[in-house]
Amino acid sequence: MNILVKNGRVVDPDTKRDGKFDILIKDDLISEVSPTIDCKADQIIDADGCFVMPGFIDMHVHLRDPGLTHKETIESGAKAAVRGGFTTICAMPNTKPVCDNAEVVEYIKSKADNADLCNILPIGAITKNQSGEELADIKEMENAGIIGISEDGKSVMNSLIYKNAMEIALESDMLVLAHCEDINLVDGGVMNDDSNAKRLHLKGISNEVEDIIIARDILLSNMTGARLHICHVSTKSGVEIIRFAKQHGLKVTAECCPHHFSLSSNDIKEDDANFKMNPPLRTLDDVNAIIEGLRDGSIDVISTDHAPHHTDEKAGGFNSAPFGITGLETALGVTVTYLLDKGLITPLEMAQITSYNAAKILKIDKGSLKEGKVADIVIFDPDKTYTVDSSKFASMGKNTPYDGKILKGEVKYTIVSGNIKYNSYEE
Ligand SMILES: NC(=O)N[C@@H](CC(=O)O)C(=O)O
Ligand SMILES: [Zn+2]
Ligand SMILES: [Zn+2]
Repeated sequence: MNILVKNGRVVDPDTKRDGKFDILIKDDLISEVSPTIDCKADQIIDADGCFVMPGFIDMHVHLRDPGLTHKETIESGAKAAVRGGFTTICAMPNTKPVCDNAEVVEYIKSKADNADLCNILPIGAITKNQSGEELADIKEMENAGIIGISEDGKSVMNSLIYKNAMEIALESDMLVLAHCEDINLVDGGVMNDDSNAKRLHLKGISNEVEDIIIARDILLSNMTGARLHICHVSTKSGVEIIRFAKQHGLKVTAECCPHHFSLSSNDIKEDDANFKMNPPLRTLDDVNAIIEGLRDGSIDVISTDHAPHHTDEKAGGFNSAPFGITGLETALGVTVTYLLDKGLITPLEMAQITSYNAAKILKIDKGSLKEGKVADIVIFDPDKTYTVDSSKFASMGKNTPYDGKILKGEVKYTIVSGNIKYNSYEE
């Protein structure tokens, strides 16, 4: 099967290409990239007016399968991923049972194979059942194919247990992905601790809840030598700590989520749990610091922290609803609208923070449009404006703060290993 992608603006950080090129895909590989290619192909895609970038890589997705399939399944999550332009996603381990052993890793891999939509890379839990008490069998999960370890959903509060986990991770240079939250200091908070929390009569979560653990985890990574990736950074001081650590050459990388650079707690007009996530929407000061962090490389990647929940679970408002929002199908629109369209990042920088950098951190041979590489490609129209309608999401999770909002930037095609897995014209 050959696909010829013509007339698109190819943006590829690996070759530093940014311009009009045609791309010929032969079977699963990129076979040629040239200003003009005229040859026979099984399918020709006219990408005029569109960007052609390495398929997006999401380092942080909650697929809810096994066990929580009323929220999302591996198949529905994978459909949402390709609809959002993602060709590779990492699956967080807070499922039921928790992904803390080889059997669950195998289950996720086989479900991913059956879905046959995008690459799904499982992440293993750090402690058994995420209880924070006893280390999971990290080696066993590594042999089964995990890409990293994380206790996402909560922190490993016991520093000794975390240190031991990092020492095991170091043996194979495995990535440790850190959800940074001092579980005791949260003290029942449900949104950012500021004047908006007072207005809504809701209990606040301070920046320190996050910052204390960011600092501790960086210190533990420095102590052990393990590679640390800070998840969903949301605070100004968090960015500053990470920047400081990087300036000192520490092995730390970081991600931020689209909602943390596009929304602040000012956007929470009423007690609507579609605005409830962890970490919470912070102040405008924090939002600007996140954008600055992305621009200066303190933050390496955008990840969605796609956290689908059932509509009924979100209905009760901030005090009773679970934390988390869906993100796979709005990430591109939010990134184009709030960063690219405003000129805050260039197209090449966008491809870096949505794909190329994640591939480097995960040590996978992706995130590139170089000849000979696997054809994982997203084609999107940066000028297409539309109103977000969560009822149309492929994800089972309709819990988004962007419903009814106007966004710019729409995925047209998602190609995974040379196969078209999403085509907007066939919706
Ligand atoms: N982000 C969230 O608000 N929720 C996540 C857990 C997490 O990423 O911390 C979830 O699994 O629902
Ligand atoms: Zn988390
Ligand atoms: Zn998460």
